[in-house]
Amino acid sequence: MEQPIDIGGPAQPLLTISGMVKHFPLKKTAFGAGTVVRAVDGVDFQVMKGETLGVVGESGCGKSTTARLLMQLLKPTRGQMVFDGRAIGGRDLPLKEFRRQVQMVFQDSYASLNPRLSIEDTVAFGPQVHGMPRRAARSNARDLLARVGLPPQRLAERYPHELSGGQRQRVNIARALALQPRMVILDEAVSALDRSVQAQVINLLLDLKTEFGLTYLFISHDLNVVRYMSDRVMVMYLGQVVEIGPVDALYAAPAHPYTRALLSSIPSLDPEQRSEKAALSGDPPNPIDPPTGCRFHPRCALAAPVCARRAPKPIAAGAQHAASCLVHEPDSGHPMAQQRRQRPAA
Ligand SMILES: Nc1ncnc2c1ncn2[C@@H]1O[C@H](COP(=O)(O)OP(=O)(O)OP(=O)(O)O)[C@@H](O)[C@H]1O
Repeated sequence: MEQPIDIGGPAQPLLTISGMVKHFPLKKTAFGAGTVVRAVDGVDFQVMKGETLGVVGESGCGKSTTARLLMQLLKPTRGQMVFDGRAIGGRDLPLKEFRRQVQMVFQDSYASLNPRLSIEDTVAFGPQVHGMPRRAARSNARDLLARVGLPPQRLAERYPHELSGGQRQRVNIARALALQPRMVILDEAVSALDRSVQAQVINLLLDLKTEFGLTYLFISHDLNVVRYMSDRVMVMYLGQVVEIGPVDALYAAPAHPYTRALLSSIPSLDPEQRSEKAALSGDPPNPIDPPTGCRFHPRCALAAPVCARRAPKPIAAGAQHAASCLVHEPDSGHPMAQQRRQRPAA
């Protein structure tokens, strides 16, 4: 599913993920010994330099596990990751250096901060660990706090509990930027904020991206926010990527039935559109025992018997756009799939 993207020049991958799998072993379950949760189950994608790649999917589809794997906070069961042409974790790109270049902002702004550190010390901490003298790190922290809209003369000495949720998330953003990263993973980073604060933080993130030449992986369950933020969007279902493509193409003409159902769940102000919605029914199946064939088939309006037997492959659905659905796979045996023209017998 690796797709190039036109972002105003020849697109180059910053991060390449291949065959990524994360199975969490479970101790005791009704499924018996050796049971695993297939949180991420064979994921391939690239994040291009300078883009925002949005990641969407229902709760439990593996978005956060993917983010934690990328950050090397979890050890993959299988799979490779290459950052800017270098394998991560070896001599090529030591983990400490990778961790400087890729930062993460989480949803819970409070839990992410040390309650005993002032916000100035919070932002200064990372650069000090990486060798910056204390005075320089504090001065850098004050500049960054000002840049994210937190006046340092008033707020630098405050502690996390003295700030609002929006202010705390600005601290987390300043802290992420303090190490001059090339990429920031934003895992539901604006989801807990009130709408008006959310809009301000989103616009701040967009400005910072341009100013610092950042690449974002933007995970959110809010499809409107993802549309506003992203250049491309990746749709996950039960630990797999089912569709990836440029944001406008994917929202205008989703190629996977799951993406269509997901997008149709966006609340509309138009009552006529509301009545036409084909809502997504039921919950995703258990990732301990995912359905055979196409994992979406039990909930899919287009499911045919073959969908329970055959796992779909990614198929081009347009420029830089691909979806894994047997409807698009010639000769898949799905009644809606095109058949390849038979060669005339000699
Ligand atoms: N440490 C763990 N041990 C066992 N199962 C786990 C663990 N972490 C995550 N999971 C399971 O892996 C699956 C994917 O979880 P993940 O948090 O990645 O999904 P998500 O798409 O980020 O969901 P949400 O939007 O709710 O955060 C879920 O079924 C989850 O319960």
